[in-house]
Amino acid sequence: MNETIAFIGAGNMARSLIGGLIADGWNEDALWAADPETTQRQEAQGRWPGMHTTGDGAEAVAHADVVVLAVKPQVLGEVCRALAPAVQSRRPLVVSIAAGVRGDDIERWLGGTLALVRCMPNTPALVGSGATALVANAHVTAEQRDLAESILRAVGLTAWLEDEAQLDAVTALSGSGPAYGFLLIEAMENAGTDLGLPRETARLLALQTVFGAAKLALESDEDAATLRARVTSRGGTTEQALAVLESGGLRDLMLRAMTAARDRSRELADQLGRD
Ligand SMILES: NC(=O)C1=CN([C@@H]2O[C@H](COP(=O)(O)OP(=O)(O)OC[C@H]3O[C@@H](n4cnc5c(N)ncnc54)[C@H](O)[C@@H]3O)[C@@H](O)[C@H]2O)C=CC1
Ligand SMILES: O=C(O)[C@@H]1CCC=N1
Repeated sequence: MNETIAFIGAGNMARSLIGGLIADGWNEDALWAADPETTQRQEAQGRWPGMHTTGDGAEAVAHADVVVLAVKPQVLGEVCRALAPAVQSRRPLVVSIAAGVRGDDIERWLGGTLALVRCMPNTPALVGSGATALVANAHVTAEQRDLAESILRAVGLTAWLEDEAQLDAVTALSGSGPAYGFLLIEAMENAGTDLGLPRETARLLALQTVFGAAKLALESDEDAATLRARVTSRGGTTEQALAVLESGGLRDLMLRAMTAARDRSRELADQLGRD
């Protein structure tokens, strides 16, 4: 018998989490998805016929031990205010996956103190290879921590943080990070094509190389710098390529990119918190 989880919003991230939970053996009957869009509900219901769907978030909350807030940050305030009576009467664990919305604001919109876990997943959750950082407020019990972790672990790796402010850096690293990986893949594919390879061959080689490097690093006891050194023969080809990347300032560029993402996450939280 599983705890009942209500997803508020049945979009991309909610569906990845639901897919992961079901693949992990979670009972479909213990899952609810609330979304005002009929097409989103139909998509979820078509994939998981045993799950409950509704257009009314309060109906889903009324059954829930855990409420997962999976709507866009810009509508979260309005969504929470509408759900406040149902949440205050049921008092479930609330898990927010929204980027750049502070826990204090979510509790305020939901009408007062609640057990709340904020987390930052990423889209590889869709294929069970997500990375999620979580942070719990002072009202979350040890059992509720385990429950929140089991939901996110169903779609990949999890890591707990002590300080909510660190979620802005996590958003810059692993939340937005899949896009950096995709950009690298695009750039390698395009360069390979410019150097004379057929596009499809360049695409597959770029994809498998980035995937293989991450898999090797994950499964190795050695750090990335050591693994990089092993590819880099003295006087060879990699040395030439890395010299171009280093002198072009790749490390500094990454720091600037992630600082910009971190700052935007803070700015969003400040803006949305005034709501
Ligand atoms: N896409 C990403 O890479 C990541 C997204 N997130 C967070 O996940 C959250 C959801 O993002 P996505 O799934 O990508 O968005 P999405 O747009 O695919 O899904 C949001 C869903 O919320 C529904 N919705 C709108 N108003 C609603 C209401 N009143 N009640 C219930 N549902 C309502 C929409 O119809 C839509 O189906 C966002 O807060 C985002 O910050 C977090 C990490 C990564
Ligand atoms: O770009 C964004 O704002 C969201 C948060 C992390 C990934 N996508």
